[in-house]
Amino acid sequence: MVTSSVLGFPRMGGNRELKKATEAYWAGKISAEELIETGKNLRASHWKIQKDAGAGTIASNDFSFYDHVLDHIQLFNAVPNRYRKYNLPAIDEFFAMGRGLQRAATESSPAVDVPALEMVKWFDSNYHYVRPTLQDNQTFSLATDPKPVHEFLEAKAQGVTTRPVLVGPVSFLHLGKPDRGASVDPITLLENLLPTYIELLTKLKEAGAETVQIDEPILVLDLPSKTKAAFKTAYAKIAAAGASIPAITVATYFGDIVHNIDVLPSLSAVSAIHVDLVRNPEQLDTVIAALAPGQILSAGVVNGRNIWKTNFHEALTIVDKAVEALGADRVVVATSSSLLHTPHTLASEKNLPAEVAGWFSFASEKAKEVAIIAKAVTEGVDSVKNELDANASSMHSRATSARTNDPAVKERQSKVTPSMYERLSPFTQRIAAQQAHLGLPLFPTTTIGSFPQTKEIRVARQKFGKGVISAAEYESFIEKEIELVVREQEALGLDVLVHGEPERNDMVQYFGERLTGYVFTNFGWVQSYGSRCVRPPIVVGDISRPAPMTVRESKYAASITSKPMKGMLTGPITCLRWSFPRDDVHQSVQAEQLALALRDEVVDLEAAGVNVIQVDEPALREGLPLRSGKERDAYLDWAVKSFRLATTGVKDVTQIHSHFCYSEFQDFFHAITALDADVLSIENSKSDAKLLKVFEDEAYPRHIGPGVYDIHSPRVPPQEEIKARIEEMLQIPQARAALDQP
Ligand code: MET
Ligand SMILES: [Zn+2]
Repeated sequence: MVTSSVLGFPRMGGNRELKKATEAYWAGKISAEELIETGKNLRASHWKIQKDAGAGTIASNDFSFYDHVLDHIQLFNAVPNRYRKYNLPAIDEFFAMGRGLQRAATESSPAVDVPALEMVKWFDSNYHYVRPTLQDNQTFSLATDPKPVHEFLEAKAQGVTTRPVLVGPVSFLHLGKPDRGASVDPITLLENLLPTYIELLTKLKEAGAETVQIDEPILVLDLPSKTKAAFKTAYAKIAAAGASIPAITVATYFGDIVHNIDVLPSLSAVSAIHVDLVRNPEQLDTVIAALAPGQILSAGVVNGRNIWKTNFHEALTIVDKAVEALGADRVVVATSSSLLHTPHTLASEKNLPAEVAGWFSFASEKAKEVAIIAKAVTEGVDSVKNELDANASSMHSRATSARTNDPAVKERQSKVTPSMYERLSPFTQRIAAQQAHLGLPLFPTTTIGSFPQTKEIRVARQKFGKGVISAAEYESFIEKEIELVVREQEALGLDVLVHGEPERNDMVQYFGERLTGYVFTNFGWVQSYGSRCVRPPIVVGDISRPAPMTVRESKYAASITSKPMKGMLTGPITCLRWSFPRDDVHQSVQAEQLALALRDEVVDLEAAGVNVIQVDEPALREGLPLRSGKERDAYLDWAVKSFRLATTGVKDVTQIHSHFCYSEFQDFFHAITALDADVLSIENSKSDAKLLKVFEDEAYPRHIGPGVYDIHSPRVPPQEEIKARIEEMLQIPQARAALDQP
């Protein structure tokens, strides 16, 4: 019999109950007990949803109050002493690591002042995990009342036998880093970690767990040979524990494991291997051939990273093939990854256009999908005939909808010519025209764009949304906000002004609402980090721009000052990455459509007298495929092309800026250069000066705007500090050379 499994469920709850409770706890409005109770209720409800959906294997320990990697830091007592020394209650120590803690002394406790641990992106998703930060001679031990055991028993008491999920020992270390001042290579700590790991597995077995899911997602990355060797050490030790630990499923996702297939023999003692067959269906044959005798394949065929309904026909083709090779008892139908990256349920969405609502599946619906597919294989397609028919007609409706196919957009894409990727003149000529036109000083100053979204702004937007105030009233409110921002910048003596973006609800949604091809949810929240959630708009069809999107505000702003005004747009890659993209056409096609829409906007801004235009691409880097090589080159090729298509429609005199919130360009600097932006605004307030060395090494030929004021921190940097940062930057010969130009 083919069974089904869900690798993990979103934590927030249908109404973001977890966000609300954690933030209330941080604000001192609810007690730790109340917060813990909320967590317990959410877990119970999530297990029930999956059970009712018919999912066979349901995860536990997928829940977290902040981040699951952070859970493991505490679980293995790998808490740096700067947190531990305060002897905080476990939950407070946990949040202190996640988000830092600053607390004045009281009668009973000393003052606490400790920054957060580093947080970084989880593979190529928009979820962020807390990085294990390890010491030389790091020791590990098991926390009291280990969370995975606790939550397993909690589910069991509710009548659900779950499969606890753990971050694997090799991935845990590989994803970590040495603490400041330490020089340890994390993977060398494996021998120290394994006894704790095995102790935990033993406790899970004693609690009644028959299986555990051990996530080793790093198997999809390019790995150094010592990390590959670590799998052998780790899983030999784990196998030696024999019957005193549960059966193990090793899970990989977000890529294929073909390039690491030689690691599989090291995993021969585990009972199942999970692979992502949504991203990489072509790995199926290689993985099947590499399985140990009797080993089970967990086939990830329901996408954990998007909101699209699974194509049952395609999923069944893959699963049938696996069953044919291995037999029904050795195949499990699973989600491709945890459903953490999908919203809670489609059932809450009441405002989606009727036609498109049937195209989606959120987490709760995806749990049903794995069950249906497994049933179709086990009992035959007739046993789920209605579901399969409904699915096929939904696929058909989407493929043939006028919403997904706009012939005018396709026509325009077919007419893109090579010259549309090129500015009229090379940079040296352009910059001369721009300098003559803009008349800027030697070190022009500017900001990245948005001024605070005040309560007043939000209230006005809400009133406008509800029809309490008219469009004209809202527009004049926005104009007043713009004027305040402009006067403020004039008073400060800034050189290139911005309008402050008061009209934008979000840097992607705002554009999505003005383009065809997008739809929006009311509750489609996805955890980004800690209590922070994002609600990505959904690209459902071909994208076009019926009318200008930002010209009104930028033109108004330019009209009330004699200083140059900078127009502000979100770039094609960022619009795409921070949305749920379509899965029926390649992302490069969607990026090109966005680029053409933005190209029109750029040209319209120029025509309106806006001669500095910033096209933000903060998401360019996160789209970078996880492994170097062909796939990464292909991505950079279409990403760069889409940026150029969006920005090259202007005259020499118009200065194109781009902005990135980071300056880690080492792996793909050639692409940054290839953007051909006149000015590149990058992060330079926190970043290591050595990151900027790449500009020197690669002889970057254009202008740079080093961001010297950290906008994420409430701290006001002293002038001297800013000056020192700029002087550091001037050590780069290219920067010096730029100064010598007229
Ligand atoms: C995340 S990058 C943000 C850029 C945008 N122009 C802003 O200032 O909000
Ligand atoms: Zn930014």
